[in-house]
Amino acid sequence: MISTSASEAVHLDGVVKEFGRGSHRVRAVDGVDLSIGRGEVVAFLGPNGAGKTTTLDMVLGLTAPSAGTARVHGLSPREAVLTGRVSGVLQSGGLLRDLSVGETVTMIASTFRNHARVAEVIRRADLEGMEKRKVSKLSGGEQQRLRFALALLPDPDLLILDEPTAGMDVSTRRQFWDTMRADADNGRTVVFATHYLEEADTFAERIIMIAGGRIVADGSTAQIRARATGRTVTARLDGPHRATGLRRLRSLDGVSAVHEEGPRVRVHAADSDAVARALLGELGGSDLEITTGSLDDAFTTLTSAPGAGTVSQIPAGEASR
Ligand SMILES: Nc1ncnc2c1ncn2[C@@H]1O[C@H](COP(=O)(O)OP(=O)(O)OP(=O)(O)O)[C@@H](O)[C@H]1O
Repeated sequence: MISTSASEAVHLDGVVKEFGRGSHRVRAVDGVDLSIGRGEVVAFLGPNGAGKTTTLDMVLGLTAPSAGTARVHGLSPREAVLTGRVSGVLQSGGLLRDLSVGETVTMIASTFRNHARVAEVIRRADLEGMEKRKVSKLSGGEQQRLRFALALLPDPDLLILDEPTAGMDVSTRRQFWDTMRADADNGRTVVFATHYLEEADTFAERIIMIAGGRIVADGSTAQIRARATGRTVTARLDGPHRATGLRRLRSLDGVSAVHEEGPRVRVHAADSDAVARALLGELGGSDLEITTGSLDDAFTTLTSAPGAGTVSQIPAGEASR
């Protein structure tokens, strides 16, 4: 159990979320314990269906946990939303095509009792000069900046972004993050979900990797990068001692994942020499190959088969800044 502290922006304790009933039941989030400090910029990184959106939805009070508790600045997520402590930029929806940028921001501002100045959020979202442009005429990146402006209206302490750059090209994505970075530099806590390892690496200080509804790694970008940039060793390893061999491989220092692929094994490790020595020596393997995959390949290895690998959480002390 994680203890709640005044410096926490987000606190999740044993959070589980299930959808559906009986044989159709899906466990989207499977026991997440998490603490995010004020001012941290954190990326939730994981493949499709990992549970990122569901977790963020619980932080935004859009859905309630089936078990466990979620707190935002010590409040329930609903209270935190109602008092403007947290707001979100969601991937799509929520904009009226026939309104202009200025009309959209003014209209949403009128729904808050207290809000930041309209001109100020337009400036912060880098939309100055576009106030009269219709939403229908905005590019995907500009629409996301408008959603960002709307999320800034309550001047939240915590900003949640769910795949804010989905569908943007590389330069539009970069432009969006430049805008976001300027805002995060002012001390706002930012938590965002992404599929892109490079995006998490460039923008976040901490990466939380999620797969199968669980946190499979949590650390600074440097720690995750070191873990993700190891090498992959594959070799033929069959015969009666295969199970013992797999256990031995999983016990080696620096091994982050071990997968079986037919008669071969695939091992992701920081020290590929040690794995190669063990495989060819004591374990009697053969036909060995060592590859340095791309960052994205390594990410896939780390998140593709939770339980099959030995990916573990970086201790909380190491993960906190
Ligand atoms: N309302 C729902 N009803 C049933 N199942 C759901 C619901 N919402 C999410 N799920 C399921 O829960 C799992 C986690 O989904 P979630 O959207 O949280 O993942 P994600 O990591 O955000 O994925 P993506 O990157 O594709 O957006 C998936 O298997 C999804 O199909």
